[in-house]
Amino acid sequence: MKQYYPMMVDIEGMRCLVVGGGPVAERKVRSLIEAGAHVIVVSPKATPLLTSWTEQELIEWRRRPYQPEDHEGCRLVFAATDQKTVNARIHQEANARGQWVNVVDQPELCNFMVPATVKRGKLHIAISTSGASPSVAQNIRRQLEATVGEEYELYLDLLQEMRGIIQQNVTVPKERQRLMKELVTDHWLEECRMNPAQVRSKMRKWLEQALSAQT
Ligand SMILES: C[C@@]1(CC(=O)O)c2cc3[nH]c(cc4nc(cc5[nH]c(cc(n2)[C@H]1CCC(=O)O)[C@@](C)(CC(=O)O)[C@@H]5CCC(=O)O)C(CC(=O)O)=C4CCC(=O)O)c(CCC(=O)O)c3CC(=O)O
Ligand SMILES: NC(=O)C1=CN([C@@H]2O[C@H](COP(=O)(O)OP(=O)(O)OC[C@H]3O[C@@H](n4cnc5c(N)ncnc54)[C@H](O)[C@@H]3O)[C@@H](O)[C@H]2O)C=CC1
Repeated sequence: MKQYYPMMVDIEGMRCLVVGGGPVAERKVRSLIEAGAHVIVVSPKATPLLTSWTEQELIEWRRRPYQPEDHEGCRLVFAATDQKTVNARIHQEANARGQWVNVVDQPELCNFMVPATVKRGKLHIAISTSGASPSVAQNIRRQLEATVGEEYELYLDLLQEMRGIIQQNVTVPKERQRLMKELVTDHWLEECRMNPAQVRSKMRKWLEQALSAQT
């Protein structure tokens, strides 16, 4: 069995080509926009949302059939038409150019796949079934959405802030790690859920005391 390698990729400002303008292309484009990519859609037709994103200048839409020149300057390529042969040609051209390519109707041609995701601020959970069943990935995404609460956004913002303070003030690595781990408890997560307005000052106070106990 093929083993895929998961990674979080920074695609801000990156030119990404999406060929096709149906619901599947739209789903891929949505997540590309969220990640700040420069999206180029090539398709004679487009969904109302893709059309509206074009009007808002969130994407560039080339309203015509695909041509090989569309690949120029792109790092990521999505072949999302309903034409198997067109998608296979896009795959071939992308491969020849050394681009990363996702082919929506032929998993075996993909050198990357798109996972289902849950996002809570900086927490980003990705779920993949290695192409076996996208519906299972979707179901697990829904289950996680119901159990991983919105409080994670605040929780992670605060942990990042406290981590910075700890890194600045504690030089002994073992001590730094001990303090960071002490902050990662259900207690603080619960505080974020129940007392979002007060939790930051409580956490800072706790940390100040812990830091002063060090010296
Ligand atoms: C290989 C992969 C390539 C890729 O697209 O990257 C791929 C391929 C194919 N999908 C197909 C069908 C469906 N895909 C979805 C939904 C999603 N598909 C996504 C990813 C992936 N789909 C990649 C593998 C991911 C993995 O498993 O790890 C998700 C997770 C992410 C996203 O697209 O953003 C998103 C859910 C997002 C969410 O809700 O959170 C639904 C459900 C629906 O639309 O409601 C259906 C119909 C039901 C079903 O078939 O299960 C078909 C068959 C076409 C046919 O034969 O008719 C193929 C081609 C094939 O398998 O041959
Ligand atoms: N990977 C995934 O998540 C999923 C993949 N699929 C597959 O994805 C394919 C696309 O699905 P939908 O978006 O629902 O199809 P759709 O039929 O709604 O859209 C196809 C789009 O491709 C465009 N197109 C056709 N020929 C083109 C060309 N030569 N150049 C540029 N654009 C061209 C059409 O104008 C249309 O906008 C399906 O055929 C299906 O096999 C389906 C469900 C999920």
